[in-house]
Amino acid sequence: MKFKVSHSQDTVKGELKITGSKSESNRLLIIESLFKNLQISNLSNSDDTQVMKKALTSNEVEVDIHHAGTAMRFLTAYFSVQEGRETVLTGSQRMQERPIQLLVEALRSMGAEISYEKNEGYPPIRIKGKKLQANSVSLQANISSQYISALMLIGASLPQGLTINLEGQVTSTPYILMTLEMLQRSGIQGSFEENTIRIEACSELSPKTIPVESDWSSASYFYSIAALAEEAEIKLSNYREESLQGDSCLATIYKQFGVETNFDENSITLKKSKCSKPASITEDLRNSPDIAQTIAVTCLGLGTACKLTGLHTLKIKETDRLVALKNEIEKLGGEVVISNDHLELKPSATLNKNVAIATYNDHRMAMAFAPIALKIPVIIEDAMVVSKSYPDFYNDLETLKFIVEKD
Ligand SMILES: O=C(O)C1=C[C@@H](OP(=O)(O)O)[C@@H](O)[C@H](O)C1
Ligand SMILES: C=C(OP(=O)(O)O)C(=O)O
Repeated sequence: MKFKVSHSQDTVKGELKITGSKSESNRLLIIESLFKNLQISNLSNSDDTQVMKKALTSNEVEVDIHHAGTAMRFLTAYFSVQEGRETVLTGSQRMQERPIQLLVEALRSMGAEISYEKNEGYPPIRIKGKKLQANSVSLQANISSQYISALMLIGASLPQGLTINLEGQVTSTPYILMTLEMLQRSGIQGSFEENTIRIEACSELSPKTIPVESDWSSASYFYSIAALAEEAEIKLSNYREESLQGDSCLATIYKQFGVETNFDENSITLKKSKCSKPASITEDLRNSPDIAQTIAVTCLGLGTACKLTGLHTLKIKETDRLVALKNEIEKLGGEVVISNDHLELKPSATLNKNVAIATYNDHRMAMAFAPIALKIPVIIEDAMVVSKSYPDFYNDLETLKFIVEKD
């Protein structure tokens, strides 16, 4: 389904409650399933969290996690320690192109029994759950932090805990720290020093309720809206200044676009009151890859040049995000150069009209391009792709007086 998105006012005002972080939710669901006694509040209503919940309660051999990277990686480790259970873990066509080999190799070195159903190194995989006796593992840390989080999440269920030695330059580090903090808040001891992660064994947790903070990657689209509007005041809950989510760096990054973030007890207010359009910005997004598309489109809409680096993980996400960004920015008239790990956008004076943005089965392509509607009406193809992380996205746009029409 295509949506035409437009907006006819200069000022954007409103209040929204964005759903819980899918990253925090999916970690807590695994911890709850392994150790019990956790209540989770403000759980994400995203597809990725729905498929995780379903997988953890399913008794079927085949478990299909669709497009959810965290579910694929975390469940590979989880099912490896489910003694006596055999599972075939599969996903969407794209998931079958997203590599899993480093995690499978790491788990096999710990004694896990995993085989490939189709292509070596990629889902679907068949897992014969066993009691794993290993207490240490090494793996390459520069491809996806999700492999590392997956091992951390099962670490405490092993009889001697788990020491994880990280090799090479670590990528998406805040997600590893988030996993550690979620484990600690649940009552599991652990540490991350230099390149070594240690997770202590644990057999039982005492009962507690853990709240999920709302999703900062989803908040990025409202930072972009605030930056592209002439004036804006947008209140978002539930957010905290001391966030576990690396994408909370948005508050600092968007200052360059004149967007100030006021932190209240349980919410943030994004305010833009004066025209602020930097000539150019440069950002290293190694620690926050999911906001690359948002920032690139903000810059395109403002005519700001940008250089984004640290983007080496983007090609193995929901789509090759660097290629997808280049294609769609060029449709709007932008000039962009990409390499394996960076993107450079030239400042552009005008935007092309009547453009339909292709979304490549990637929620973030739809949500990153929608805010450009403040400058020019835009058509978003396969618009409901947003449900992967943020099913209420278009309703929330409407609350902010965007006009969303089925095309
Ligand atoms: O652990 C997580 O919850 C995530 C880690 C990141 O992936 P990589 O570690 O593969 O960069 C991020 O892109 C993804 O959206 C969520
Ligand atoms: C990369 C993402 O998700 P995942 O890897 O969990 O599919 C994302 O949400 O941008």
